[in-house]
Amino acid sequence: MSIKHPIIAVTGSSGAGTSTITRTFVRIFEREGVNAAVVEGDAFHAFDRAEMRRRIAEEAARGNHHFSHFGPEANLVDELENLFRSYSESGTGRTRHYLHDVEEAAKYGGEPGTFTPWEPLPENTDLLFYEGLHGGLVTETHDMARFVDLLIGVVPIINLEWIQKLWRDRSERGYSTEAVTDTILRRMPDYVRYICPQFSRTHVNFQRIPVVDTSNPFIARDVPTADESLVVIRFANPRGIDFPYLLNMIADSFMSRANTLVIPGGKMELAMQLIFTPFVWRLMERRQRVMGVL
Ligand SMILES: Nc1ncnc2c1ncn2[C@@H]1O[C@H](COP(=O)(O)OP(=O)(O)O)[C@@H](O)[C@H]1O
Ligand SMILES: O=C(COP(=O)(O)O)[C@H](O)[C@H](O)COP(=O)(O)O
Repeated sequence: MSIKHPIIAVTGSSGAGTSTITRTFVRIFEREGVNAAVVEGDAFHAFDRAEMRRRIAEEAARGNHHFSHFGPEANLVDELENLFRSYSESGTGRTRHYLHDVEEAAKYGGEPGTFTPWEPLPENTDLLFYEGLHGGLVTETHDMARFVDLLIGVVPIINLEWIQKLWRDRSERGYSTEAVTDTILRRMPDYVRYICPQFSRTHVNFQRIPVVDTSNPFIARDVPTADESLVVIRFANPRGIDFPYLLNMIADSFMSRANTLVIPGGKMELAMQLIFTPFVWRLMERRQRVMGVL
């Protein structure tokens, strides 16, 4: 953690909605004049698409049918930890982009399934914002969570997460239902071992739950909309959270536990603005104070 160079990380499975949440944070940063260095976790995949497919085949030939992007073996975890450490110490680091599709390839230059070159983070940023699979990863040899000032989990219930991944990977990445299903099955051990434990370390979890039937996610024709869902917002430490204010500002919201707010799905962006804008203010005030600006 760092007063001068804070880190906000949004962590979640592939298809959970971390990119969607990022767009809300970008709007908060723009409105509050925060100069954020935004890092995509996919930049720290260890292999490009072709090599990853070779590795998956090699591992399967050796009897390991669960080699996946969720595990540390398929990611540059040292590099990611070095980024978090370097940024928290000096506001510096480097990142790149993983080009998932032709749209991203056209935006950054390069071929789908490959990486752009490593580039230094912009200078003089106010904070680092990470979105990806491993913002709160802790293993025997690595600990990302200790560098993060605000760790947010994006954790739709699993049937909804699978529907979101199936829909996104089919419509935006050109994969078949069978290919996405194979990925969901292959990554399951790593999901349990490396993704889920992060949500016990987060400061806040957002869990979208559909109020329509998602019993068989593999035949779902569309993603349940925001208005077809509720969001369970769990605060690890409810101290200092102004629940009466949030309940008053968010129509039809209620408390299910002393640290858990439930809101209509369509109010998720408003809830994030109300919850995180004051937090960003506090981060920036602390940073400006320690830099002698305030
Ligand atoms: N809160 C939400 N409400 C409705 N659809 C969502 C929500 N969050 C994510 N989705 C949908 O789920 C899919 C995956 O979301 P995305 O943000 O790309 O996931 P990730 O970046 O975690 O892989 C996208 O098609 C997106 O439109
Ligand atoms: O999905 C993710 C990461 O989660 P997110 O969904 O948040 O990007 C991987 O980057 C792709 O699976 C890469 O694999 P592929 O090269 O097969 O697309």
